[in-house]
Parts: sequence; structure tokens; C-alpha cells
Amino acid sequence: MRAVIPYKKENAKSRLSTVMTREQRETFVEKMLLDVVATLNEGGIRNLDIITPKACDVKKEVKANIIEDDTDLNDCLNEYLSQKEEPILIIMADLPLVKFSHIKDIVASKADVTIVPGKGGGTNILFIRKPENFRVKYYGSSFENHCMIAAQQKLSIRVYDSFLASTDIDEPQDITELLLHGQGIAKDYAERRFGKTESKGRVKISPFNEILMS
Ligand SMILES: Nc1nc2c(ncn2[C@@H]2O[C@H](COP(=O)(O)OP(=O)(O)OP(=O)(O)O)[C@@H](O)[C@H]2O)c(=O)[nH]1
Ligand SMILES: C[C@H](OP(=O)(O)O)C(=O)O
Repeated sequence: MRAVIPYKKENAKSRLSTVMTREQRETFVEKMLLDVVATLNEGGIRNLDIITPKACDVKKEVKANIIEDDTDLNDCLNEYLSQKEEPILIIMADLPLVKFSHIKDIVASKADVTIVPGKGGGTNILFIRKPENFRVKYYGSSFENHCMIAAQQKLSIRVYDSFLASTDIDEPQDITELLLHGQGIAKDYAERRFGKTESKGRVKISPFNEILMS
């Protein structure tokens, strides 16, 4: 099997722009990528590709094969899948809460397609046993899209149920989950910029002043 991480650094995480500058978002997405790569490496996944529009945006120390492709997320992944004959794990770069135990469970799945839903209808991880004929359709209701694509091809589906693996970091409230449950360098980065506060029975982030000024 191989794992692939689609990654775009330029102006990443625009939904965090109310709490982070562009430069901070680009640094943050890089930290999250490094956490995901470390998790995969920890579990001995050595066959790792990163598909990115700009190869120079991936740090040299990242142990992965870098594929430069400036087509959009769906086009670059569909081109990638069409060339593969071994099981492929597609894992997003914004999943710093994923642990190797999740990856181990997912790749041990007997189903043809294992889907880890993301919040709000997204797809955080897809494990596809026979990728040649599978096509992805991210954005919008991609969880439903991927279930439908698998069903149309009469492939068996497993939906992997995990709070941490389903928590992608898209919006300010997601940073709260990172502060509460994270362990890696993305959490350290967030901790230098945000505190936690309680309001109306919920924990929220409270940006330190420097973020608002920089
Ligand atoms: N190769 C590639 N990866 C992408 C592209 N767009 C997003 N990604 C990656 O796909 C994953 C999910 O993307 P999003 O959650 O939409 O992240 P984002 O585009 O940085 O965030 P927003 O600007 O808030 O939509 C992340 O790993 C991104 O780095 C793209 O055009 N090409
Ligand atoms: C790429 C997209 O990510 P989201 O916008 O849901 O984080 C998806 O999962 O379809």
C-alpha cells in the first residue's frame, strides 16, 4: 500500500483568516503536515507521496516522495489514482489529531473502501483497496459523494467512526479541539497563539493580542 497527502500551502486555511494572518496560516498548515507525516512514519508507512502544486513548499526534511501537480484537488488525485494498482490511503494534511492506531485500524479494514468522514460533510481519510477505477469528488458533501461512487461500483464500504480522525482543522472552533486533544507540533504552534476560555458551557479559543496585531 501507499499513502498520499494532498497539500497546498499557498494561502492555506482561509477559513481561519479571522484568527490567523496568511503567514501564520501557511506556517500552521506546514506544522499540521509534519504531524501527519510523523504519525505515518511512526507506524512504519514508508511509501508516502505528497501531491502539491509547488514542490518547493514542502520542507526538505519531510520523508516523502514529492509529486508536483498544479491541477485542483480532485484532478490531481484522480490522475494519481488512475496510475495505481496497490491499495491507496488518501489522508488530508489538516489532521493533526490522527493517531497511528487509527491508521492501523483503517488499513486493516476488509472493506473495498474505508471512509473517515470529516465535519460538515467532508472526507478526511479514504482507504481504497483497488484505486484504478475509483474517482474522488472532494468539496461540498464529499462524504456522500464517496459513498455514492463506491456504491455505484458495487464496492463494500466501511465508515470509520472516530472523533479525533474526523476532526479536521478548518475553522477557529477546531483549534479548540487541537488545544484540548493534540500532542504534536501543530498543537505547540497553536498554544503559543491561543488560550482557552469557557463561555456558555463550551471551551473556546481566546487569541492572544499579538496575533491580532501581526
Ligand atoms: N494538491 C492539492 N492539495 C490541496 C488543494 N486544495 C486543498 N488541498 C489539500 O487538501 C486538504 C483539504 O483541504 P481544505 O480543508 O479545503 O484546506 P484549505 O484549502 O487549506 O482550506 P480553506 O482555504 O479553508 O478551504 C488539505 O490537505 C489541503 O492542503 C489543491 O488545490 N491541490
Ligand atoms: C476537501 C474538503 O475538505 P473540507 O472543506 O470538508 O475540510 C472535503 O473533505 O471534501
